[in-house]
Amino acid sequence: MASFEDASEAFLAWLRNKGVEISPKIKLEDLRPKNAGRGVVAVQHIAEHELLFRIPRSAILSVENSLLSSEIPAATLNTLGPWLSLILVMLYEYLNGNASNWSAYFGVLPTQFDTLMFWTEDELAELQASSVVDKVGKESADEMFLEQLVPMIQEFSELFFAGDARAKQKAEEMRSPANLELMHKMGSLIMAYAFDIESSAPPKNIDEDGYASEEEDEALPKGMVPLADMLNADADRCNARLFYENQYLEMKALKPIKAGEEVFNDYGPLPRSDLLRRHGYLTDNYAQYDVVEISMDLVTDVATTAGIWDESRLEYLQDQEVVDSGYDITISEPFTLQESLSPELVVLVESLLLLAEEFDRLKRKSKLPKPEKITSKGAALLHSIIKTRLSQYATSLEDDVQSLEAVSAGASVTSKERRIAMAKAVRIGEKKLLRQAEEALAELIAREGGAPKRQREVDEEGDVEMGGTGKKHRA
Ligand SMILES: C[S@@+](CC[C@H](N)C(=O)[O-])C[C@H]1O[C@@H](n2cnc3c(N)ncnc32)[C@H](O)[C@@H]1O
Repeated sequence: MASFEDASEAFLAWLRNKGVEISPKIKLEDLRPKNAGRGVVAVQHIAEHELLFRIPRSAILSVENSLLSSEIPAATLNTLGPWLSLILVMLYEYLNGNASNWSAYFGVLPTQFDTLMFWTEDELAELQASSVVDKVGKESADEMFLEQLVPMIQEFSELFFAGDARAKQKAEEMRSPANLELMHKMGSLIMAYAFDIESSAPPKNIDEDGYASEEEDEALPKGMVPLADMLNADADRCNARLFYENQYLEMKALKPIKAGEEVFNDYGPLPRSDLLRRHGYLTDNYAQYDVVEISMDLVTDVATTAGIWDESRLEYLQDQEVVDSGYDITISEPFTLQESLSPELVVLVESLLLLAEEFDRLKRKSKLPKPEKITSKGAALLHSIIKTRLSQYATSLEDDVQSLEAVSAGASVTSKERRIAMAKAVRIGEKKLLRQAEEALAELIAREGGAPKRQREVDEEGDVEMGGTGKKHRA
């Protein structure tokens, strides 16, 4: 196997060969000492809007560009959807080894991952009650591979393993655990590296602001864009972006970048739990996007214990799109319940607490309690939900904070120790949010709980008025 440096050199030579233009002001850097693989760094000052590199569309590893798509009818490949069809094509190209057009590119793509898909059971257990554990989806991905991908490989085995006398047998062997693992690796590469490739033809449905419709955006094919995917990210430190031109994709600076600074892309406002799930790393800069999820099951349990669970109310709330599988608590600075609690969670809890005639009156008018003000009974129920949620974690916030070692791994830190430290940082973030919500609710109860107040005021339209602090709904 080529050394790290040799693989980088071969990749850069391959890029030049493919017609990729690269500014002399940047270089591909070995960032392994920072546990960040390869990255792109400025070697000279770069001005805002300056071109960093230009990639011909033909260099993208995509379904469209793969030889496989000239052999298998597009309509057949499309039945797999953007995700699975790209996995199929990547498997094909990867298994083709040196014969693939993208072999030098595969030489710099990782084969080992720290994403949650590849964590052991005991490493995942370090995330304790974080809801991210349920989102890993290994079994459902295995099922898709076995039920959709392998049958397609079998159907086209003579093309997939062209020229191999054992083609049929090899296609059958794709069911093996080792090959399923390979499919997961391709899937993980797509999750962490691929771009949604905007077409060179303008989208058909453009709104007044010049954006494609959401449906059109969702249907965008995925593609692996060499070099563009060598950019790391660190939350709001993004300083470059990929622009989609007719023949080329262009990476441009969004702001001036000083010599020595890293060029960062934007992976989106991911909470650290999702950053870990999708990318297998985390930095403190992502803490601002942390969330903790309150599952609907937990709300159901606590409301049932409190004797206020009511299925018929749930039906109405479902129609009103209040019911979800879970509700997020997000960061706010300074922390306020209005900013941080999911408005739907507040509406759900307040609806369950309404007197029957109040609920019926709202229902007749197709209205809901307003989420802006939490009643003292609502606060008590929410407090109980939050306390129960906190108790789902095996250790306390204080224990975790005490034992947290630095997440950024030094040379002596093993991969396992690093994973455990990252898991701890995620669960600390979630527990802090729960603790803040718990304290704010306790304060609210103490403030409003004493005097026997009107439970709620009813406005002139008969709508339930629960205050009016101008609560913002999260996007
Ligand atoms: C699009 S690739 C970027 C190139 C990657 N560093 C490489 O060597 O192939 C995304 C992956 O890079 C790593 N990464 C990105 N940003 C990082 C950062 N700020 N710190 C550590 N690793 C990072 C994560 O493993 C992530 O899944």
